[in-house]
Amino acid sequence: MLKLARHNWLAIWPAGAFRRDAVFTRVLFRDLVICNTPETVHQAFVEQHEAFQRKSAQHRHALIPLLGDGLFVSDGALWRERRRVVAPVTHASRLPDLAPTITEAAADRAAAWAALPPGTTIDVLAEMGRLTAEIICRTIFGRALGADAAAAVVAAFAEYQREIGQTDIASLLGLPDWWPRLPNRRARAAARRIHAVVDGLIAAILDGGEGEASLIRSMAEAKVPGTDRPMDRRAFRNEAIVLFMAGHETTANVLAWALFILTQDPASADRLRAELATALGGRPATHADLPALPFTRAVLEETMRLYPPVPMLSRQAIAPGEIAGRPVRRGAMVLVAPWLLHRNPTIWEEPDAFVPDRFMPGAPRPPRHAYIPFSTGPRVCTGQQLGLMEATLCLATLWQAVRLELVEGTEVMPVARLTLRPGEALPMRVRPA
Ligand code: HEM
Repeated sequence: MLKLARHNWLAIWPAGAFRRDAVFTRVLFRDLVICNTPETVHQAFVEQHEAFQRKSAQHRHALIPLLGDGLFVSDGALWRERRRVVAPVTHASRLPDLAPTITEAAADRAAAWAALPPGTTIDVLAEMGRLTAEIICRTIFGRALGADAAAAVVAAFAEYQREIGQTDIASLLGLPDWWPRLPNRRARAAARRIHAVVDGLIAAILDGGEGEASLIRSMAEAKVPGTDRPMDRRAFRNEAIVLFMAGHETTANVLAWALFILTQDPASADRLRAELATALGGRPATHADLPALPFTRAVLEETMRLYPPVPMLSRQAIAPGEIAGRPVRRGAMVLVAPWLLHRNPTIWEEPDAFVPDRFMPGAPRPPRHAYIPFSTGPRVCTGQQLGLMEATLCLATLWQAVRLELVEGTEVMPVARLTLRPGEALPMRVRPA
């Protein structure tokens, strides 16, 4: 079971798990609680945030060599402090300034696809990875960031992800955090490469005087709460890497899954094409177009229901608590799996069907805490609005440029590492629009 979970933990759930409200079990020497209803999610992530705010030992051990004390893996006072500096830089009010980078990158990719000889095969998963990496790099470090620097960061990230294990057996055995884990030399080397590139980029921005807008500049203008000084350089690096990690593969996976689903659902594909023809008439989508793209957005929201980019949210109880009337001991692992919750048949009608109409304006919104692709509670994704905008502008721009066909015989299987991917590649043939 652990071996299977390490390879792809999506494969371990029996069909009945999707309708359970909460599961209490023990894996090796650790208590495990899975919350699978809006009520239990609310109890774990909102009501008892203080007790269950710490990321699981697995996540921390996998990510700390890369993120240091970045807010994604920190908790308590430090997490609160960092969150107050980082969250505002991607606030909804900043989206109009951040959108042109996205429009530009999506339009370039769309033009490159349209120029391919008809019938060329592309790997849509890799293409979306490159596109969103380029976008997040330019958003964090400024629009003029060179392609080489972006490519170096992306390659080192991919290597880091490959090297870190999914299941940290030492933590499941209940060993304390200070217990030495087997060092993964290659992962640490990849982390050092990322640190070197990012340190260089930050120094160039912060020591370079006046420059263009970027998330780094916005963070530099903010003061550490309760002081009149900005964060130190190491904190900038850690938070820049958090933003890159959190904001890149998630959005890439939503786009790849959406393009895959659209190739399998001609009615939704045509309906999307019709919306885009009316709203955009072939030009790239901009921030001002968003209100005219409700179906594009609904396609993405429904895609994230079926294939939540972060399929499992895991926490470690730092104090005792209670879920569904049962006690949760200190040290227990508390899990919320959008992969299960979003297909729970007691919440969703036809849970496995792709029905974007669920998310069209006027449709009743899902019950609170039933649909949580961006998590929920105080640790909710800070980039939710940016991620949704990015995915919408990219999908709208790319879908108009070409027609895509999944290469015959391709078997698409969801695989979960830190994020949920459609396998290792998504080969599609490009045809004229
Ligand atoms: C469709 C795209 C995205 C999805 C589905 C997504 C989803 C999530 C989820 C589920 C979490 C919580 C993880 C956990 O608790 O274990 C999270 C956290 C976070 N996300 Fe996103 N995200 C997306 C895009 C972005 C973008 C574009 C940014 C910023 C550039 C971003 C920044 C963050 C940060 C900083 C956190 C950590 C928040 C904290 O711990 O306080 N995300 N995201």
